[in-house]
Amino acid sequence: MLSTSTRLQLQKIAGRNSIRTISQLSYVNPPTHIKNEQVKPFTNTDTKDWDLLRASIMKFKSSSLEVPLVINGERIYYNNSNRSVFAQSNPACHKQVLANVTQATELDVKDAIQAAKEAKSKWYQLPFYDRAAVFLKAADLISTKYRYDMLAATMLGQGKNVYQAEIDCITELSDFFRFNVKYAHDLYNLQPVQSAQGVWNKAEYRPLEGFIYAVSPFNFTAIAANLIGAPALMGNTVIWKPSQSAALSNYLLLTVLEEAGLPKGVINFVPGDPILVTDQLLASKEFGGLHFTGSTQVFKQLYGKIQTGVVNGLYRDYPRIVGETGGKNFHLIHKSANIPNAVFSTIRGAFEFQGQKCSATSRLYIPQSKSEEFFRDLIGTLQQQKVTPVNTAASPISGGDLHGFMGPVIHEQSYNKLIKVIEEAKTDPELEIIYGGQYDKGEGWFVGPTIIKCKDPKHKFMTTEFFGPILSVYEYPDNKFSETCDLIDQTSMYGLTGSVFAKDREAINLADEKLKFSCGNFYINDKCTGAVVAQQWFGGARMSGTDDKSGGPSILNRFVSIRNTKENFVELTDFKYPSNY
Ligand SMILES: NC(=O)c1ccc[n+]([C@@H]2O[C@H](COP(=O)([O-])OP(=O)(O)OC[C@H]3O[C@@H](n4cnc5c(N)ncnc54)[C@H](O)[C@@H]3O)[C@@H](O)[C@H]2O)c1
Ligand SMILES: N[C@@H](CCC=O)C(=O)O
Repeated sequence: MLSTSTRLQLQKIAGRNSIRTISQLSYVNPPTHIKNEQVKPFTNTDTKDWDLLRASIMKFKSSSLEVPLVINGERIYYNNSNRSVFAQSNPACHKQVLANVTQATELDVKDAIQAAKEAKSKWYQLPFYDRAAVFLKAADLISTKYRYDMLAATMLGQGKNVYQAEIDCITELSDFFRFNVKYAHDLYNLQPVQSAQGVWNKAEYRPLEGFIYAVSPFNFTAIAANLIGAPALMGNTVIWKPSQSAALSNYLLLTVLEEAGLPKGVINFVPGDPILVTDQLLASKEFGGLHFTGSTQVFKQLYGKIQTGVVNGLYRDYPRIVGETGGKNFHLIHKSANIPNAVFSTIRGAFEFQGQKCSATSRLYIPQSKSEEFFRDLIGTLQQQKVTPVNTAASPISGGDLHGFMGPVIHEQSYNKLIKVIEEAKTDPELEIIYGGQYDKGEGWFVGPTIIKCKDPKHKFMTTEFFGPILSVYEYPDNKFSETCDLIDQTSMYGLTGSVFAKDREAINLADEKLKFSCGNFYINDKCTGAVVAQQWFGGARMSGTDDKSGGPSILNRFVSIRNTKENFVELTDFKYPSNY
């Protein structure tokens, strides 16, 4: 038994020497109870949950929050400075400003690069378990103390109903933080399986050199969390450009991470003009990798800029590029399908969160013999359930109807783009709007669920991502199921998600085989949205992204650079090989 003074002395030494601390902790395992966070159902009878949620919603609605830049832990506000400000408004009630978001200048971006550089070595030299603890604690804070605030910020700012907010900013977000810890631990434990006699081989998972640039989309708070969290957990420092339309929830997330112990400078928050911020960061020698989620068009631009930087010798390394982008996801209905299941799954897949998921169902293939029954049921359900909030004050958020199924689209640009699509469909003889087509911007950016039949299966409505509640449909001859699989595979440049609905196993197998490269997430008798961390690893190939699979183990590999060490215990006594004698 060590005396107290010896123990204190040893603790002091350990505190001074991080290498020693790492070695002392190398057998610590992450908690064994890591499992998916449960979705709170928010039924009518969950009155306490509703009361707490309403209180948080009222808090954010009653005054606009000042959202600063956060560089090296320091808050920087636009007031009394030359910085401009962006007003993030409530998409369900556009006159209501939720947050005044300070916009970064070129100088701020430079400061963020410096902050990320200075914070780096201390952060990656921390034992993994200390870095992991920050994210585990943040997950617990989000699923308990800040649950209602996170929900309210995501519902108000990003136009979600409570269920969509729950599966995003609570369950998926905390799942990302917790499962990444488990996956990182597993990765660090992956070591060379062979060491010859007298040799010890080791793999060391170093962070990348330089900083990671994380660019997040508006539509998932959880995605933003993973864009910053995955690289940071692996010892990288991050410069984060959030979407202007998600600044409120994203800033709240950063404050939770800080409360959980995130050191200064590890994640630097720089909202601002996307091109100004990006160009400045990509021009830096310190740029080590991109972690992006957003549209294919923007990702291609960034990819091009990085390639040019590489060719021009701008960077120290080949920067890692990890990007998840758009989709034109399909539901393929076979004549043997259970129609009610296909109908309800399609309503959810196409219209939940107003179709603003990269995974949303946006093209549907139905056998001619089943089309009438399918759409009679689907349209009947939409009408009966009053799924359309257009022209009513009963939007899920602004009018106080928090139980609604659909809400607004994110902003005016999106609204304008979608109504242009609807107007085009009204005049194109190749297209027929069989349901919906309404929109209203009186109070918020509301576009109703809309279904459009296409005569030509290669019409641009079958290939273009609209990112709204618009479903394009093609009726195929019943005896052309196999050809329809080929058609699906060849129609769009994307490869994100897709589903087949059938009871017939031969049909399922055929689709499974023929659609192997058409999507990165394939569903059988289920909607093509709603991947769950650690259960369905998420991401697509082709023009949908680099398919590094968020929510799975492989993505963490992209944020480390392995150093292999061979230590030799047997000293040489001669230079000649046996064959030289
Ligand atoms: N595959 C996935 O996992 C996934 C997940 C969510 C969203 N998405 C895709 O994201 C898109 C919707 O999100 P969005 O509207 O926020 O996308 P977006 O591409 O407009 O914006 C994404 C991010 O890029 C930034 N950005 C925009 N223009 C830029 C430019 N020229 N240079 C640098 N940065 C720029 C934005 O400010 C934002 O932070 C859809 O295409 C959707 O499919 C994909
Ligand atoms: N991972 C989510 C989609 C995120 C894209 O926006 C899903 O599977 O529905």
